[in-house]
Amino acid sequence: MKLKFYKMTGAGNDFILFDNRNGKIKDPVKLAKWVCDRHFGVGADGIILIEKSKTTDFKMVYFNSDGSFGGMCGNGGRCVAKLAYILRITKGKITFEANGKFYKAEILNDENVRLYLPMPKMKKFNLGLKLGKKLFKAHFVDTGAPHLVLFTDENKIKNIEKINLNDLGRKLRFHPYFENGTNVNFVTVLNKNTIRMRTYERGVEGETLACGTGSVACAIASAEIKNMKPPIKVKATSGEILTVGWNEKNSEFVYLEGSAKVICEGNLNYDN
Ligand SMILES: N[C@H](CCC[C@H](N)C(=O)O)C(=O)O
Repeated sequence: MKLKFYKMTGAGNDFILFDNRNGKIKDPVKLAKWVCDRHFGVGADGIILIEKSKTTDFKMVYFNSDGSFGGMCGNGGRCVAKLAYILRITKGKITFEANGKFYKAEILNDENVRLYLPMPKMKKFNLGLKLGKKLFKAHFVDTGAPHLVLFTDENKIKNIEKINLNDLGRKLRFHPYFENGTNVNFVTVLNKNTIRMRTYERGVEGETLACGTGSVACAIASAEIKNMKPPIKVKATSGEILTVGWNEKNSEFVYLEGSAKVICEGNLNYDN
């Protein structure tokens, strides 16, 4: 059968999206593994299905490129909000659910979307994680996806650009402290409201060009550990800036603002 898809990018984190309100896609794990392959498929970091919801405009269902269930994805959340708007599933103010949690989004202009995520409750600062003989200082924030945050200066790393993420990132991603593994982010503070961040993503098993839930985790850790004040600008590997902000007095939600664009659309030759 022909299956309509939309290829989108959120600050360089790319996704294939499907409107699955009719339930046509029966095996999303198999579909993700195939369609995300950059040589035998379309190529992306993950897939996102728009499904029906009883309580919000729609439900977002997200799978990583290796077929694992991703829970929440911040860049993908902005993309799915924009697509729902383009397909007229919603108007400019959007509500959706993902993995049992409630999200809001706003289309700001042709380029940018603002996503509101519930303020993370699960936070653990100043962890000591051992890898062989080395002890790493790290912080953990669950922003709908699990994220480990390591500041380069706290770990005597001189140049964030030179970290071998596929080695060090991967080792921390599989650290036994985390039952279900974790995404791993390295952060350098550039100035009083900007950080540079690099992410090793679980489920993609490599560095991605940007990570939304990771940016939120890094901004929250930067406020706690480095006394930074929101809004905090996060410079991603793609070169794009994601902005993370919250109200320090009434922080029910934290927002993530950045680009979300449709690259192309087409039809897959697909059998379930
Ligand atoms: N790229 C995503 C993060 C996905 C997290 C996922 N890799 C997992 O935890 O399995 C984002 O923009 O928030």
